[in-house]
Amino acid sequence: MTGFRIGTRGSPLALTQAAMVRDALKAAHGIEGEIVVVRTTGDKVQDRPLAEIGGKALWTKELDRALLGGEIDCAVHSMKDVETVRPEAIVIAAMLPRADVRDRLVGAETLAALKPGAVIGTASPRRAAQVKRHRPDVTTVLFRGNVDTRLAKLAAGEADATLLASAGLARLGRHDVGHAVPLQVMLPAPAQGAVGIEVRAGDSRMLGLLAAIDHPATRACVLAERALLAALLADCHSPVAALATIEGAILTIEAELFSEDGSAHVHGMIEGAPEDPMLPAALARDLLDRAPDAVRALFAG
Ligand SMILES: NCc1[nH]cc(CCC(=O)O)c1CC(=O)O
Repeated sequence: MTGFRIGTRGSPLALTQAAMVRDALKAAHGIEGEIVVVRTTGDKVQDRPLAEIGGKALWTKELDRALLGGEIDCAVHSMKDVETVRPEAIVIAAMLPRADVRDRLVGAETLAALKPGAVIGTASPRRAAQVKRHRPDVTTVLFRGNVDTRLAKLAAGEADATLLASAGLARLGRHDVGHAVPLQVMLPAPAQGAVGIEVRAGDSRMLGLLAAIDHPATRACVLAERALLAALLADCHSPVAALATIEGAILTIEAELFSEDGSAHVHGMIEGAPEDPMLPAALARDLLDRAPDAVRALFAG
């Protein structure tokens, strides 16, 4: 059988994730895919908050084009960076088993241990709001770039601490960097820790190959978190945290929305059947109904 091309961004984390997909496909089918690097808008602009660059699809647009143009046969993404609304001609064919979903604090053992008035480097409105909720005295500075760039900025003293996804650190072999923040203190971003693989909607060969490496529980949870985001009309720049889990035949979604400075927030939880498409929308409605004004203003238009 002929091979296939696996499209990915060129960051060390993206390349590692693409290699995980290539290895899983080789183990399942004995076919070795070729990794093709595609440079995305998000990779080119490093000095501004992503929310300011405007336009969406910062990490996906060029990979979408390469996929639809037949230059690649699948595209590997951190699901956290994939918009909730995707082109009709592209489908998520598989997700790898989810990694540790927590954030890790680098530069202090706990949020409580940060020195008074500490400066946190982050580009994430969610992380900024969550930290300020627990520590109203801290301020944030913009930290962008890949994991190594952010760690270098921290080492150079541009901030006292930073937060990074445990999943990304672990995949880069840096399990020991920082300290995991408990889920009770910080819920993760929707889809954090999940790697997804997209293909052309009509490509039955790639759909078949990828079905063999899909992790259904991860897919159900991540799709529920994405549906919640969509129902909130939110995106990865919105201060929203969400985590779905499956136990037995019950899917539980927990979520929290914040005001920009974290001083206002609303928390909610819902459980039901994993395949119930109304579950995320029902949680979104409940959260928006109960949200303080400073939170509601940031969501649902
Ligand atoms: N927004 C960047 C991004 N996208 C995915 C990950 C980490 C891996 C993951 O969550 O799957 C990261 C870095 C981070 O947040 O520390």
